[in-house]
Amino acid sequence: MALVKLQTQHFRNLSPTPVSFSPSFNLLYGENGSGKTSVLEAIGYLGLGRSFRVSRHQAVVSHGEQQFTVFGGLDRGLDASREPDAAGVAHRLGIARDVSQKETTLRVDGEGVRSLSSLAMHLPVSVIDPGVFDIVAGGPGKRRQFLDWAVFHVEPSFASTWQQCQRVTSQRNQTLRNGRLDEALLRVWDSQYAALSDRISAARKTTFDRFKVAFQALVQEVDVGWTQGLKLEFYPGWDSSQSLLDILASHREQERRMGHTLYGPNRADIRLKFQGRPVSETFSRGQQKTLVILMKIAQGMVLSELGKQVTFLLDDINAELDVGHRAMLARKLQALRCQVFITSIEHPQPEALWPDNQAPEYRMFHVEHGKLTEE
Ligand SMILES: Nc1ncnc2c1ncn2[C@@H]1O[C@H](COP(=O)(O)OP(=O)(O)OP(=O)(O)O)[C@@H](O)[C@H]1O
Repeated sequence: MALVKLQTQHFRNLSPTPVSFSPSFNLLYGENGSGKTSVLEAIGYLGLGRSFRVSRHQAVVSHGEQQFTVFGGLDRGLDASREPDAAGVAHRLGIARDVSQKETTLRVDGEGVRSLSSLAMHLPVSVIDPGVFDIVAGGPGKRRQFLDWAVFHVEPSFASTWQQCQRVTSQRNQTLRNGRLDEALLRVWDSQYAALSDRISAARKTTFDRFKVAFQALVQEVDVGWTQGLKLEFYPGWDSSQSLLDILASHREQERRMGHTLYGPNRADIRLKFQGRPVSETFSRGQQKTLVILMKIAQGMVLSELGKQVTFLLDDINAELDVGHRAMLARKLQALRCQVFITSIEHPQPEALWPDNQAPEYRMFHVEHGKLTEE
C-alpha cells in the first residue's frame, strides 16, 4: 500500500492543507528550511511511530502548540478486500501526540489502537538520508535497527517478543545488580530470557537469510567490482555453537561485576567483512555508500517478495550520492514498484534520474514555507 494522502496539524512549519501523492514517485524541491524534510518526517511518523531525525516528540510540535497530528490515507495496494473512496483511499492511519500530557493516540481506519506496531505495520517506511551510511560506518546498534525493521515487517509477532525480552532483560539486570545475588531468581530469569532470545534470533536469522539471497542477486546484477571477497554474516549476540543458557551460567561472575546482561539479542550484529576485515576499515567512503544503498534495496526486495510495498524516503541524497548512484537507486526502486519521495534543493531533473527516458509516473511539488504546491 502507498501513502496517497497526507494531512498534518501543528507539525513543525507544515501547512494543514491536505496533499495528494503519487503511489509511485514524488519529487519535492524547495529552499533550505522550506519544510521538505518535515514532510518526510511526518510520513515517517505513520510508518515508524517516531521521528527519524530527533528523539523527542516535542521538537516536531509547531512552536507554541502542545499537540501534533498526522493523518495518512493509503491506497488499497494488493488488498482487494477494501474498496477505496473517491479519493483512492482504502485505509486511514492517524497519530497524535500531546507533549504536555505525554500521551500518544493512534488510529487505524477510525479505530483506536494501542500499540505502535499496529499502526506501523501498514506502511513500511525506509529512510535514506545522510545518516543512513552509519549502517556500515557506525556500531552494531545501527545494523540491528536495519535488520529489525525488516524482521518486524516479515514476522508480525516479532515486536511483542522483543518487548517481552526487553522487560525480562531489565528484571534480570536488576537481579544481577542486587548486592546479594539471588541465584534461584536469576535462574528463572535466565530460562525466560534464553527462550525469548532464541525466538528473536530465529526470526532475525530467517529474515537475514532472505535478505542475503536478495543482496547477492542484486550485487551480481549491478556488478560493482568488489563483490568477490565481501561476506555478510548474522551474529546473534552470543557464540551460537553453545546454548545461551550455558553461556549465561559460565559468565555469571563477569555479568555480576558489570551489573548487566552481556550476551544475547541486544548484542546482535550483521558482520560485514571484505577479505576477512570489517568493511568500515577497508572500504572507501564511496564503496561504503554503495554498499548501504544496495543493502537498502535488498531489504525492499525482501518485502516486495512478500507482497508488501515499501515507501522510501530519500532525503537530500544529491549531497551524498553521485548521478550514477541516484539513477541506479531510482531504477531499482521503480522496478520493485516502491513508493518513493525524493527531496532536493534544486528543481528536480527527471532525465537525470531516468536517463533512458523510462520515467515512471511521478508528481512534482514545490515546497515553500511548509506548503506544497504541485507543478
Ligand atoms: N517545531 C517547529 N515549529 C515550527 N517551525 C519549525 C519547528 N521545527 C523546525 N521548524 C522550521 O521548519 C522549517 C522546516 O525545516 P526542514 O528541516 O523541514 O526544512 P528543509 O526544507 O528540509 O531544509 P534543508 O533543505 O535545509 O534540509 C525550518 O525553517 C525550521 O526552522
